[in-house]
Amino acid sequence: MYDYDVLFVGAGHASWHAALILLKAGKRVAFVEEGVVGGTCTNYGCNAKILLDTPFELIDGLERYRGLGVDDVPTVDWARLMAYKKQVISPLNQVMEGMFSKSGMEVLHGHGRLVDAHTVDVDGKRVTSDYLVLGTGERPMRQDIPGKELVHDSRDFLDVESFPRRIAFVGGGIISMEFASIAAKMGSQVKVIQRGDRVLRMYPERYVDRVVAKMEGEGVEFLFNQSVASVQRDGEAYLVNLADGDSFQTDYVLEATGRTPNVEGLGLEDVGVEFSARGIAVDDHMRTSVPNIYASGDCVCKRIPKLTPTATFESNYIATQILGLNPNPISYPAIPNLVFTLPRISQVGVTLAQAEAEPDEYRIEVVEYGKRLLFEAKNEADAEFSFVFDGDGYLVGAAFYGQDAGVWADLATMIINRRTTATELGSMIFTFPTESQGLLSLLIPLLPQK
Ligand SMILES: Cc1cc2nc3c(=O)[nH]c(=O)nc-3n(C[C@H](O)[C@H](O)[C@H](O)COP(=O)(O)OP(=O)(O)OC[C@H]3O[C@@H](n4cnc5c(N)ncnc54)[C@H](O)[C@@H]3O)c2cc1C
Ligand SMILES: NC(=O)c1ccc[n+]([C@@H]2O[C@H](COP(=O)([O-])OP(=O)(O)OC[C@H]3O[C@@H](n4cnc5c(N)ncnc54)[C@H](O)[C@@H]3O)[C@@H](O)[C@H]2O)c1
Repeated sequence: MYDYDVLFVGAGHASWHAALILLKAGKRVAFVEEGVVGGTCTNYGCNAKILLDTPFELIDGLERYRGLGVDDVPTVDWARLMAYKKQVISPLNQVMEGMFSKSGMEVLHGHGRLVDAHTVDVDGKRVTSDYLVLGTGERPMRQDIPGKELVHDSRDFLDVESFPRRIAFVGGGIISMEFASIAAKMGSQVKVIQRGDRVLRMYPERYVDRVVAKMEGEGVEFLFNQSVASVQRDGEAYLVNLADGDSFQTDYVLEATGRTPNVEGLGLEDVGVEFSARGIAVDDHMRTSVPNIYASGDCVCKRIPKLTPTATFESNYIATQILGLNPNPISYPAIPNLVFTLPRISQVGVTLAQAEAEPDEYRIEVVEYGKRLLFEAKNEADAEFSFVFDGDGYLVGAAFYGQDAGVWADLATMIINRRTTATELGSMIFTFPTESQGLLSLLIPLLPQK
């Protein structure tokens, strides 16, 4: 008899959604967690980020009314905002752990290492389980350069007490662009050092270019085709030495050059679980090469975006597998992506790049929402929708630029997944004038009139 029916290594979104379903189904469930319950998103990612971002989003919105009845746009007292962030976010993991224990799920604190297909070593104590689920997540990649110990990561930034007067972001991906948007609004002198010739490569170029131009207007300097050779102390500040020989002084260096799966020190090789530097290999049922061991979330080697909603989707699916409820392979619906720059960019389904490359398959319609409905678009004149339709006229992809791009992407996701027609949408009544209604009113005439 095993100690548990299902043991999760890691207690992030990849794990706890499945754990709750399995617990309800009467399974004996436990987590091994070396950090804190809730993982990256809850403690050092999405939640802290959105709490800190929101005042800047509101300020960005107010700035569009400057001189139009709004003269004094407020500024943010970062130290007090950070104190509020700590007050709200810091207790979350204890609250979650309390809920887990109360409902009968044990949290074993320590590093988990597989000993065999049914046994996990937790800091010297062995526990056994019928099934194992690996949800160990990712960690920031770090360049091995002189002065690397002076460089911070996203977790440090989300705790920074006193906002740096000058800040350098190494890498022009999602994390840097979100944090650089905040830093620009704080009035910091911001530099973004990007190895290639574009930031946010996964997002539509037409919208990324707009965000970059807006940020440049706010004083952000983008150093393209550049990388950092070393970082050194320079009195109270730091000197960033670039690969081309140039250098500049700054007060804070944040590296966000990608994230790498936590696959080392897990005993995978001892147990025969296949993995690579890109993550743990799974089949189309989320099963690893050892049949009773599943993997979920960011630690998995996968092509789909590594996000909280995808980790949650996989976790829920794994619960159905362990309970024997679903014989079908995992099938992902259209996945929306949202980058919290100011303004936001989102996309879902077939990308604009894909649609442009296959003009016989897809039709793109660009709708200048801000220009057409400025009163409704919160005075955001360049807010825009790009829709992708298939040969039958159904919506199969969309990209959005504007403050409300998250709401728009979610609506488009439902319309894409359900292959909704104009008649179906026309049979419903929506609120007016709202973030969602603007999208619906402009999209409905473009959908199949069936
Ligand atoms: C700054 C930042 C902002 C983000 N913002 C967003 C966003 O806005 N929207 C979005 O969808 N996604 C966002 N993400 C991504 C999101 O956080 C991840 O996709 C999500 O947390 C993945 O969940 P997970 O459970 O797979 O991994 P994690 O949440 O990382 O959980 C893994 C857990 O496993 C534990 N662990 C690892 N190895 C072991 C071991 N050997 N033994 C025991 N425990 C172990 C870790 O301590 C951790 O608690 C953000 C990420 C970052 C860093
Ligand atoms: N809104 C969201 O959904 C959200 C927000 C934050 C984080 N995340 C998660 O975090 C991950 C993003 O992390 P990230 O921003 O670190 O990675 P990323 O992959 O988005 O971006 C890394 C960037 O760094 C550049 N780069 C790589 N090496 C470099 C070097 N040596 N010098 C200069 N530039 C270099 C790359 O070209 C790329 O542009 C996402 O995959 C997602 O899982 C999601």
